[in-house]
Amino acid sequence: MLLLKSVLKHHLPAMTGIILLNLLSACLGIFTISYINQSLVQESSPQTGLAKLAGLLIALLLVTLAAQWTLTALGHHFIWKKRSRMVLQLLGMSPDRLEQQGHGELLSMLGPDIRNITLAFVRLPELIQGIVLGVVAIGYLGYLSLPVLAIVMVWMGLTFYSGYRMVARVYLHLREVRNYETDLQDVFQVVIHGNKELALDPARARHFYENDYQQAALGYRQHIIRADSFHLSAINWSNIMMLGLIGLIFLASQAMGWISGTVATSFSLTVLFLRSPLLQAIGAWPTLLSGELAFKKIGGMLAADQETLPDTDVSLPAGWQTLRWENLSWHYPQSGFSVGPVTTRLNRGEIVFIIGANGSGKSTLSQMLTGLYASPGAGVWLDDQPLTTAALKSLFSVVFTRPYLFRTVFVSPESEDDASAELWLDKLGLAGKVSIENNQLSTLDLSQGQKKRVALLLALAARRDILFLDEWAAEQDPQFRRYFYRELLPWFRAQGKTLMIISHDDDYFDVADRVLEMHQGQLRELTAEQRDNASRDVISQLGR
Ligand SMILES: Nc1ncnc2c1ncn2[C@@H]1O[C@H](COP(=O)(O)OP(=O)(O)OP(=O)(O)O)[C@@H](O)[C@H]1O
Repeated sequence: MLLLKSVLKHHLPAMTGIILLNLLSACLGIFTISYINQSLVQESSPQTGLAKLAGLLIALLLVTLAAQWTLTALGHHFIWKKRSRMVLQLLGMSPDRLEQQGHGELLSMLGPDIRNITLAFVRLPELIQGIVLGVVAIGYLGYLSLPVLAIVMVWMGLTFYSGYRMVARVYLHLREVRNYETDLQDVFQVVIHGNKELALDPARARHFYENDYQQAALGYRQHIIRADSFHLSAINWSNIMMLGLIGLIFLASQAMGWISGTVATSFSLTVLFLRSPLLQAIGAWPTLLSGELAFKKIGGMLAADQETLPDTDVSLPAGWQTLRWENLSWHYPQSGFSVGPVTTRLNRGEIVFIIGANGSGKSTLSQMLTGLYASPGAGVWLDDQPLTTAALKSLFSVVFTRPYLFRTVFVSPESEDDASAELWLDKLGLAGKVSIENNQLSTLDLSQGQKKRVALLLALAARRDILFLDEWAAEQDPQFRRYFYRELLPWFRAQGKTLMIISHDDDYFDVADRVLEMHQGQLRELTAEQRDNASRDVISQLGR
């Protein structure tokens, strides 16, 4: 089992201690049975017998609990480390890989998968206890009678082989359950994010419920029922076979005369003592299989990803003048759309517009320029110094078309930040609507246009040299849009910012120092004449 192997690899001393504790617990258990059956009645007085029995039981209880508690604590420690590593890996994952994995898959991983691994650890003590107890009990039974042990072993072998076949079916169905779990996560996302559209359109809601949801939910139900049925069959089968074994032991004693009645009783007591831990171990098996499946799934998805936080200590020359990209290219295998090769530059203090028709590749280009999409074979230079991807990213603050808003404004607050934030709130027309207390935004319950303004404030608070805004003004009212192009952009430049703006607002192209046009994945810079032509409807003239 991969899960168990990984625990053993990373926590060998702790696991050795736990197995030894389980061994001690098993030996104490078997010794207690032997004592009850053979020595208790021979004690000098009932009080002595009772005291010894109580001592043995207390020792057994303490050792068993210690073994189980230690394993459970180790399990939760393992889960904590695993979850932390996963979050680090996701934080370092490039956006394109994140998109490829799919949201349902990622949510399954962070939710049900981790829960299943946790449950596997909760049940692991039962499995280990069952196995260790089984081994110790076999040793004890062999000491009592080898021929009867042979019968017990054959019988138990038959029992567990058939149980194993049933559990193998459980595994198959659990794999399907895991796939349907991902589909369900996708469906839940639709329920939450498509809530308004579904609320307005009952026919679509019904169609979604009857098709998408039911397909995932029924598939899940079908396979979980089968998995549980095989699991219960395995438990009942093993239970009944154990009772049959006791009959067989007495038969060996009475009919064959292989062992005395006392030894037969010892055998039966041991089998009965074993029965419950063994059944628990079998019961724990599917939970462990689910944990194993989840562990493999996570390992498969995140194996190659780094488990460290990205480096924040990136130094850049303070007075850089030109940023240059060479041969950037990108290809989406899913849609077949390609961008590039793109070679372009950005001079410090410039305002550069990127224009182009819908779907021409502007947003894709923004991810390539800012280092979010890695282009193999490309080069980026800052004043003839080659730049690493981390250094390139550290130059940009980006407001995406659908930005995520964090409540914390400054990541490393400085003394003059309060004054800067007040000024930005005022400039962005947010004063009186949003305030900042203890470096936290007072509210995010805002209109779409206001949310975009908050996103711009957060981008300013990141204190990067270049502001990259993707169709930022699209949700702004005409008055604020005009203010943004005519006053805010020049003000940002006066504050030392370099600006790259994706825009469809052809009324304001004159604000830009340079205009770059995307057309079917290719970038070109417009000449002065083309820019003049583009004054009103550049997209219809040049793009389509
Ligand atoms: N995640 C994706 N997977 C596959 N293909 C994609 C993905 N995102 C975009 N594309 C493809 O890339 C093309 C360009 O998309 P992009 O978002 O870069 O265009 P855009 O110029 O920013 O468009 P718009 O003006 O509408 O925002 C799309 O037409 C689509 O075919």
